[in-house]
Amino acid sequence: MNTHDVSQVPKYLQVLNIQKQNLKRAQSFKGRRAISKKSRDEGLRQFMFRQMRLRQLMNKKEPKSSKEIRSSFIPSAYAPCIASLKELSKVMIKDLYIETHHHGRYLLLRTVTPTDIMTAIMAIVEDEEGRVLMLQLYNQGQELSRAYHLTEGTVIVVKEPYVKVMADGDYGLRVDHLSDVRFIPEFGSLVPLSWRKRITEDGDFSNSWKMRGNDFFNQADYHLAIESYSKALESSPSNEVAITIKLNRALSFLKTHQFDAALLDVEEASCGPEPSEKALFRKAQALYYLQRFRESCETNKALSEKYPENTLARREFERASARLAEAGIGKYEFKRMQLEARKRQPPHLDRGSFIGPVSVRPTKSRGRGLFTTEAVKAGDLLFCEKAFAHAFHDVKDTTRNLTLLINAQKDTMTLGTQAELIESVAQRLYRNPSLQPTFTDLHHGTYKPVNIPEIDGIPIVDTFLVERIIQLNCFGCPLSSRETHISAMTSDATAKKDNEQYHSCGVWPLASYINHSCLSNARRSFIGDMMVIRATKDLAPNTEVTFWYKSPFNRESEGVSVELKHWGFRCDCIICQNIQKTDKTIVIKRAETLADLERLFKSRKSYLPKIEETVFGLAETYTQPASEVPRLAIWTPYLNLAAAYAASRQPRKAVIFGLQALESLGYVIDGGETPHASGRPLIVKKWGLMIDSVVGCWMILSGAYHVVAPGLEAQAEEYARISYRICIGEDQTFDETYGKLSERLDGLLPTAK
Ligand SMILES: C[S@@+](CC[C@H](N)C(=O)[O-])C[C@H]1O[C@@H](n2cnc3c(N)ncnc32)[C@H](O)[C@@H]1O
Repeated sequence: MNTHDVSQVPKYLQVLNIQKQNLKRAQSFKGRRAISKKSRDEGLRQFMFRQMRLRQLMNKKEPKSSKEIRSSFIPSAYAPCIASLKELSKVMIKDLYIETHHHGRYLLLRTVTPTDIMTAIMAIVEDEEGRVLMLQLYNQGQELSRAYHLTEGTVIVVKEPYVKVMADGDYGLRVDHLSDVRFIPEFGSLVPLSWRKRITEDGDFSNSWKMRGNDFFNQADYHLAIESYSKALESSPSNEVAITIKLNRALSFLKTHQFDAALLDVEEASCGPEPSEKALFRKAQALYYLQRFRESCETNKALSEKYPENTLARREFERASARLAEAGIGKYEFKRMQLEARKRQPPHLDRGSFIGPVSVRPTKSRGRGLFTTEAVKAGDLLFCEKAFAHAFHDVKDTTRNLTLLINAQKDTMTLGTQAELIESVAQRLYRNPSLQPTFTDLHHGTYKPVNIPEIDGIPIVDTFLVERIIQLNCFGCPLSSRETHISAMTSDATAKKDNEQYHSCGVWPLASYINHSCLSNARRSFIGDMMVIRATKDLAPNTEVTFWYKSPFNRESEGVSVELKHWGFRCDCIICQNIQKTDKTIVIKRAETLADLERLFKSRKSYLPKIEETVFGLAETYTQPASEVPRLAIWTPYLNLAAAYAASRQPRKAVIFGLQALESLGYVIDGGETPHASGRPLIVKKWGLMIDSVVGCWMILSGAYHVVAPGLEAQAEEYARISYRICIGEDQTFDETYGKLSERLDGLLPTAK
């Protein structure tokens, strides 16, 4: 939804076709032995040369062209290894076959080069016989090459290895699932003697491992610190020492965002009658980052009561209480959030999710959907959700590459940050398995995932399930909807962008249960990584909430309904049904009239009554009432007429066409016509479709009423405010954005702020 789909763009189609040819060629090698075409020395030399070149380029710090694009290919899905390492037998590089998953086998390897970061983390590895291959680790996190895991000499186990033909025609190991690779610390029992560096062990094993852990921690080498503390715990320390080690390990887990494991350690360390200050503090932190704000609050409260001098605990208590309030009643400081979104890089806001009067339930024919649990009014907040994961692309930052994510099996390509999002979700689930159900429950079509949560105490995350869920549930998003609105409304371009495609994207699990309808009754907006969903109409209890996966605008003049093949269904709403039924001659007439109108509006000499007449001609191509089937193609001409009459100081005409414009979107409005009988209120009896320019339309009406029916000015502005709240997510910035500062009469904004 709103991601940058380039599946039909010719220059990218070329890349897709080359990839398909490569895949076909690779298949012709299937089953041959994976003996590298290069000698060990040649392979190493080339790798190091490439590294040197990259370093030189980086040192030059030349700004990259914003058009620089990396490609990332999604291979055919394969399941993560679900066998225990004990059940696998060792295989050597010389016994591997190309394009083959070596089930029941594992490789023991050691890196012989530093790492290289492309779309994967790469290094050359050798086995115990000294044969080498390129290793490509996907979704492992860029930090991997910096952390202890993958420095030169790191020992690695690859479970059920898969050898593929790489882009340069040589062979390499590709690992997609995080749990298919294990990093073995130098002191691990799997490390062969010949690879082992000498370890001096003191008499008191647990204490010396603990000390080593502390040293690693102080060097910010948290993964090795965790390994050392775990070794210390294996060496049967006393109860007291075990508690200290667990607390230290918990802190290392917190540093590496493994909040589940941190929580487990502190809970075990604080099971006695008197949990320590450190234990309580770390527990509150772990709970906070797992978004368990109530428990975090309670723990912080207990901590503050017991240790009143701990000011940090008090601050943390206040922070968790603020999240709890947001989550409980949906009270947000939206204005501040807008500011934070602009300042933070990436715009990740520290806020809690609020779930309002909605719940997930089965639908008759669309799988699960989201329903209202009570009556709501247009503009009401249904929920405000913090992203489960969010990948941000700063349009102003020309040094960061975009990634072209290519799925040759499904013939789809997106440009942006989806590859980053897949990695970020896989990492989050791997580090915090308690979050898995929230994500894996999302719609994943026909994909059949493995259902084993962990093996050998290590969580299993199926990367291809993550990829599939992201394909079907990910939302492209701007930095903020306010920013998009301002840029749309300050541009004089009359056609507002309603099918915007964004390079940033994210996953919002609750929003993912909302099904599509062109006759939507809810709208999503963004403030940084928070998604705000508001009702666009008054809704009765138990109404299914729907929004647009793709905007239906510009469809009826083309005679085709909205294209939703990517999600595997066709929309059967009344707008789409009507498009299907519309005669071809009418479609052609509409398209021609719209082209005429565009010309007339552009021409400075155009006479407004002539435009009016042409618009009426367009209106005649519709047969059903707009209150039943919105007339999407006529919205912009009516709105432009209203704006043109407002600008030429003909307020009565501006009112007529402003109201017609809204009615074309399905609104039923009472009391808006002029001359206006004093005291009669302006009432929206039925809300229609909501798009950004509806706010401007109400502002045109408000300005026009100021002259011809002053009693309605404030009421029209109130409807503008509600519409703004729906499109932007909040109305705390309405006055700043529109306010009385605007001297324009045509509904556009004077300046971008
Ligand atoms: C993001 S999920 C929405 C939630 C989904 N219904 C579920 O059960 O989890 C998208 C999928 O929902 C279904 N869907 C959404 N809107 C639909 C519609 N208007 N008609 C039929 N199926 C729809 C399609 O299967 C689509 O791939």
